[in-house]
Amino acid sequence: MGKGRNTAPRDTQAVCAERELEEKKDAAGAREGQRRRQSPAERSRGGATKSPLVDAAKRCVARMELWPGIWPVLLLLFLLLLFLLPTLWFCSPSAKYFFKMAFYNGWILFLAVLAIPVCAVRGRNVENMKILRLMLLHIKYLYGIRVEVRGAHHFPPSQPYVVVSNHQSSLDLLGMMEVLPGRCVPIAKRELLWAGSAGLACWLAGVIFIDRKRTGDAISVMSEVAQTLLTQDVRVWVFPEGTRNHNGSMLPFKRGAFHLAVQAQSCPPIKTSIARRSVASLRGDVRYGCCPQCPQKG
Ligand SMILES: CCCCCCCC/C=C\CCCCCCCC(=O)SCCNC(=O)CCNC(=O)[C@H](O)C(C)(C)COP(=O)(O)OP(=O)(O)OC[C@H]1O[C@@H](n2cnc3c(N)ncnc32)[C@H](O)[C@@H]1OP(=O)(O)O
Ligand SMILES: CCCCCCCC/C=C\CCCCCCCC(=O)OC[C@@H](O)COP(=O)(O)O
Repeated sequence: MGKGRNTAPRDTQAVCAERELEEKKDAAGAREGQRRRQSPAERSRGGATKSPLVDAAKRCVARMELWPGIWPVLLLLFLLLLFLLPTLWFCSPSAKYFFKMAFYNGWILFLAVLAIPVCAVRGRNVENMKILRLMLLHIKYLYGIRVEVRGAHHFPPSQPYVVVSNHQSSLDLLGMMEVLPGRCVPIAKRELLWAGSAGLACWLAGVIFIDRKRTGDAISVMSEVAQTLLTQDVRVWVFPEGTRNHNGSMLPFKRGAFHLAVQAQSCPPIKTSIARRSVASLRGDVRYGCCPQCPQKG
């Protein structure tokens, strides 16, 4: 009995204590919930902590609320470009030219990406040049360039020969592709090999790369080419000025093309092909004159 009497108040005490504990827990939970619902800024305003590091972090978070996020900024930049590009296109001829050239290079890089797997089937092979040629022929229509070719019949149908041509701009590629004979590969500066997909496409098509700064190396490459010319029935296209020359005149010719013709002289005469008008303006007509072969042999 006494035992029973003693336990009753103790149980009541325990229940009371438990309730008190629960109430405290609920109040703490409510406070935490409220704190979570507050924004970081409110929180940072609210309770200044003792740690300066935590305070600095809080200030940082508060400041970030002013940053509108990446997408509005990107949208703003896009709208700015949308306004700026047409303005530059119509107001500045040099900007217009720059955009056209940028598209030209970008388009070639893109086409090269498409060409690479097709060319890769054959590996490095001069026949791949046909594929590149076909894929590049439409570019003149994009720019409204009309190409007029004269004297194409001067290219012999089968024998190996060296074609020499002046070089005014990277757009000469378009003219070259108009008249490029079968199994004909250009000689290009080595740097072109590193022009991304275009470099790889050129390599697959058998373009011959020379290092213009190392004359000795370039000469030995050209000597190998002379052998290939004879043994594998190929023609070579050389820009003997060795670089682009925009100002209409001709630079002194480098000698490699002529040594090449002499070294392979059992068959090749030199063909001369001069683009009469620059395509550098990216509009208008382009005349491509193919002259009869030079009579001299080395
Ligand atoms: C579906 C889409 C796919 C898209 C992909 C894109 C498609 C694209 C397709 C296709 C693209 C094709 C790429 C387009 C266009 C590229 C154009 C360029 O990159 S133009 C730059 C490179 N071209 C040259 O440089 C000309 C060749 N250069 C020469 O022949 C030079 O002569 C060279 C480099 C060999 C040496 O040049 P030196 O600057 O040192 O000057 P020197 O006076 O010519 O020669 C020095 C001495 O060496 C002798 N020498 C030269 N060559 C010799 C030789 N073969 N044998 C023996 N001696 C030689 C010369 O006789 C001279 O000696 P003594 O002064 O006469 O005693
Ligand atoms: C991931 C790498 C990206 C690299 C981007 C490179 C951009 C170039 C893009 C496309 C290449 C277009 C191929 C054009 C072929 C015409 C080559 C040409 O005409 O080269 C100039 C050369 O004859 C004389 O060079 P210099 O006048 O001495 O200078």
